[in-house]
Amino acid sequence: MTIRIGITGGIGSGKSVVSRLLEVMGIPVYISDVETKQLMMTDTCIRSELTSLLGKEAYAGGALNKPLLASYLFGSPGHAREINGIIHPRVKEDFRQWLRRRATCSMAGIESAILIEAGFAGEVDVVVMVYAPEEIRVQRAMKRDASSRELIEKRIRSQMSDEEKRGQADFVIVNDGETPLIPQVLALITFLSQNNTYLCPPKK
Ligand SMILES: CC(C)(COP(=O)(O)OP(=O)(O)OC[C@H]1O[C@@H](n2cnc3c(N)ncnc32)[C@H](O)[C@@H]1O)[C@@H](O)C(=O)NCCC(=O)NCCS
Ligand SMILES: Nc1ncnc2c1ncn2[C@@H]1O[C@H](COP(=O)(O)OP(=O)(O)OP(=O)(O)O)[C@@H](O)[C@H]1O
Repeated sequence: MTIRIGITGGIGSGKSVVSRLLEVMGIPVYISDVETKQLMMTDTCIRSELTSLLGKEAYAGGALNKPLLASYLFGSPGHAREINGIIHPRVKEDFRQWLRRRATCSMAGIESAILIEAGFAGEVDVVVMVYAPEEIRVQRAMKRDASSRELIEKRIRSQMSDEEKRGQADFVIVNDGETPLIPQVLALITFLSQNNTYLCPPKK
């Protein structure tokens, strides 16, 4: 049975870095941001519902209109609920299919900043939170995306707080730029391997 690892953490916390480390160790990871963007292009139901909500401009020029979607989504909690309600059920189904295709893997991961908010905690065996102090996250995201502080902070406010995430996480990986990352990831994988029987309920 595959151990399903949920990797979450706020914007700029270092989820992608942790996911890459897992992949290097041979553990496949479903990168929600990437897969979701793909689904928003290929899934006809998502396309038609987004078009009904945002108008034809949602797919201006044949591509997803990311600025329009982002300004609507991060504009208010109600808007976020509408968009998430269109997209997340389909992502959940896609993740389940992806997982079935990896049934021979002993472990597989899913990375999402909003893993818990989007209702994916029930899809995984363990939730791993990647943590970094907010100011470090803002600085990293501004540098990576050449984005403004205001925009990053708006996105942060649309996500669950670190305190809440921590309360729901089974493990916390600290990525504050000082605590070494690789030993923490190795310790996690070693622990999960050794506790495989604890994580997978015994077959009757
Ligand atoms: C709004 C979009 C177009 C912005 O695209 P862009 O390339 O500029 O940013 P990117 O996708 O890399 O997202 C950056 C970060 O924003 C945050 N974020 C994205 N979607 C959401 C959301 N629905 N709620 C809260 N935070 C979100 C995450 O921290 C994410 O890592 C894009 O994020 C999107 O389509 N979001 C809706 C789909 C979704 O919920 N994706 C999250 C994975 S399930
Ligand atoms: N320990 C670190 N030291 C220096 N830079 C780091 C560290 N961890 C991550 N970064 C850098 O910070 C930026 C954000 O990291 P990453 O993309 O992994 O975050 P994320 O949690 O996936 O963010 P998002 O939710 O926005 O996708 C990247 O440019 C990454 O290279």
